[in-house]
Amino acid sequence: MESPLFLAGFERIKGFERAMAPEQMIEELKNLVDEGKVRVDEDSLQTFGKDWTKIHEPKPVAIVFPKSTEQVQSIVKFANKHNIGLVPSGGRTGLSAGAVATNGEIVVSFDYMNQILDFSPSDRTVKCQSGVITEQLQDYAEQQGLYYPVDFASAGSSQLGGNLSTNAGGIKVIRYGMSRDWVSGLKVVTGNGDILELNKDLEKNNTGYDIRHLFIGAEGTLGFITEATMKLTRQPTNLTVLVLGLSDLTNTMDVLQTFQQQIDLTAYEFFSHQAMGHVLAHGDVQAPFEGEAPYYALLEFEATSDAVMDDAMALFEKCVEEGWVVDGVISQSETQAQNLWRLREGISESIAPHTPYKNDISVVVSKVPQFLQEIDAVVTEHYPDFEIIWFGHIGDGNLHLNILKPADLAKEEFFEKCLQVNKWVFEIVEKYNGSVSAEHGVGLTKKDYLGYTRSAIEIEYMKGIKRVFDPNNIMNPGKVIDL
Ligand SMILES: O=C(O)CC[C@@H](O)C(=O)O
Ligand SMILES: [Zn+2]
Repeated sequence: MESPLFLAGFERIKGFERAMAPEQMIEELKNLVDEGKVRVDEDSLQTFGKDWTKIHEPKPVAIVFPKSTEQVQSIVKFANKHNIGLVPSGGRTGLSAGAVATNGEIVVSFDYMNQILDFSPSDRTVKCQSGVITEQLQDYAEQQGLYYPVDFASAGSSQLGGNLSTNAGGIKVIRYGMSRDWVSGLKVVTGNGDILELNKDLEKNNTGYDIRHLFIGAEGTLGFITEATMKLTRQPTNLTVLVLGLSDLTNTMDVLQTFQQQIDLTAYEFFSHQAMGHVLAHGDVQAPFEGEAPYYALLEFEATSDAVMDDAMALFEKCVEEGWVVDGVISQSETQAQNLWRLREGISESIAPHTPYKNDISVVVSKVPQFLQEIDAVVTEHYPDFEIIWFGHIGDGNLHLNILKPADLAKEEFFEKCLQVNKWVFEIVEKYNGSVSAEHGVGLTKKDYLGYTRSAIEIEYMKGIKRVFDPNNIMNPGKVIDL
């Protein structure tokens, strides 16, 4: 049980050794949860101590698996008593190192808090524990004849608590908004160990500060979300996907505007030819059409009638006539639609073996083409030997910029070079009044760059809020902001 790593973790906890021996503390922790729900074996520490970022070396001291809000509350009180940090862990699909434990913390995994607790057909809401997996919620909604629209490639493993803690967006934001927009109530345990029921699932409740929204996007730094009541909506009709080859990047916005004048899109995504190349090389997915284009746009809409389909065809032809679109394909069945989606949704996984350096930046939609060109010029100049992959939710002004590590370059040297260029990239983000993290959160990886998007005084207010909810800096310490 007492691996060297396990003991080393405790040494890093300021003042802890003086208070209690590690073994004794683990015994005390075990009393707070069900039998077998504290793990200290090396495999568990490595697995639950990190998310998808994989940049940092995990060094938690223990992993604890509560089953109820009350158990989470006892863990938080215990952490305050012993002055030990807690790191929340959901599906561990985060890309900003928001769920990594690098400093002798206890990881609180929500894997066993995965129950759907209640469903109200007339309110169209579903109450979930925060460890419910996104896809589990989507499937449940479908069984009720309804729809949970927040969706992303990691829906099969990401958990609701993590989605809410990063206000996850994904591929349907243009129509349905972010995770925040679907929350009618939250139960949380604050860093003080208080249980708060926020908004009582009400649609209308104008009674002052909406604390619910403070916890959404807070990455567990104010407290942990233990339950969430989520809204559902009607199921979409006949979702149809168009993939268009674009002659130039700036055309992405012309095409978007042309379609939006007549059709409510449920998605508007883009990816470069290089990005698609990785997906095609990685798995058995077909190219959308024979010809090549430097960029592609993926549009999705509800083909509710033949008239809508005719409109879409007419708009496509207009885009071709204007010279914006060089080729295109439209899905004729659900399976075809899913296959076209794979071209976009498979990108992140297909480039993962190349140890990508990730950026997730945004500006208002109208500024996208100019912004993208400026950033592209900077990264191309400074990374002449690196492969640059562009894709993202361009209809929301959100671009994913991935720089791939050349096989013969050491990881440390590669990241060092990427960090040098950050300054120029984020200066452009600042100039355009954009965001250094559009949907992946701040975690550890974007903390040093927060000042490019949030003013110094705003960050001071954020610290003030943190002090109110978590005065001992127990909850996901070191993430988003430092106290
Ligand atoms: O891997 C990335 O950079 C983005 C991942 C995800 O947000 C996506 O849009 O596919
Ligand atoms: Zn994304």
